Amino acid sequence: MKTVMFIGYGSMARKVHEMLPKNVKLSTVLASPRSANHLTIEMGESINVITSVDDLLEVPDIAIEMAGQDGLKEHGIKILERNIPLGIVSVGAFTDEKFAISLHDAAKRHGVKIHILAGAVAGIDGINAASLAGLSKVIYQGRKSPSSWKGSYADKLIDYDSLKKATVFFTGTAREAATLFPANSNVAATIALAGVGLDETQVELIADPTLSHNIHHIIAEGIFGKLEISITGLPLAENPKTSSLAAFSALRLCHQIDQALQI
Ligand SMILES: NC(=O)C1=CN([C@@H]2O[C@H](COP(=O)(O)OP(=O)(O)OC[C@H]3O[C@@H](n4cnc5c(N)ncnc54)[C@H](O)[C@@H]3O)[C@@H](O)[C@H]2O)C=CC1
Ligand SMILES: O=C([O-])CC(=O)C(=O)O
Repeated sequence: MKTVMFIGYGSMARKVHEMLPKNVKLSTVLASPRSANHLTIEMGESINVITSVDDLLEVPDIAIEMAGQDGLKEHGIKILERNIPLGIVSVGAFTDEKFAISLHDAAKRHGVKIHILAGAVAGIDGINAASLAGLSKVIYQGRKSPSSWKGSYADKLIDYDSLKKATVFFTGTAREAATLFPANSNVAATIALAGVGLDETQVELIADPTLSHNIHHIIAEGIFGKLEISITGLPLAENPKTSSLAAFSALRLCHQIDQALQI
């Protein structure tokens, strides 16, 4: 039996837990102090609920961060320092250069891998391979329903009541997008890290009142030719900001723990 630890136990982590393969067990949840008590009761005795890496009782085969950019910043380095490989979905934290360097250094020092998960998008492998030969342009367009943007910095940019059609409310770099929209634009950072970087990846964000799903559109051009990918992602029922594919990409990492053949 392999073991996994989740950092954060919100909508995405719950979905991954529900679908874990039979040979992988959730051994530990690293929760925020606010939710630790009720999670301890909910989880029962077989899963340790802790609020600090220092309290870890059993070292898992892998840890997966699903706690948001601040949660990753709080716990990521300590996880690597315990020699635990780390899967990451809150990739926008890499916009903080100092943190990104410290995280990378910790992984190298302790000989463990950081897995940047593809999350809600596809094509990261192709973009990354293409970047080795040279990319001239990468554009990411994120289109979601107004309810998916509510509660973010978009509240300052969108007049939700008068929104009748698809409206571009942000254009900028992946660095800006992933910083301003930490719960919605981690994919912009992922695409950027795979391709031309946080400052060269162009991002357009759209609120579309006709949508009930999340559309991610990626265009990349370079020596290899041109790639264009569009994903119509169904959001998780519990969180319209998060596409279900993001949870399945974390689930994929759980499957990979014990796979000799990886695809
Ligand atoms: N790469 C990608 O494609 C995507 C990445 N994300 C990232 O995944 C994160 C999780 O998504 P959801 O589960 O939908 O969000 P959520 O808001 O439902 O769950 C986040 C959970 O993390 C917990 N948390 C917050 N701070 C923490 C800390 N310091 N330590 C431990 N736990 C902490 C919260 O209590 C909550 O239970 C998002 O915040 C976002 O950063 C989300 C969607 C797609
Ligand atoms: O799940 C999505 O649609 C993308 C998302 O929220 C993110 O990149 O943070």
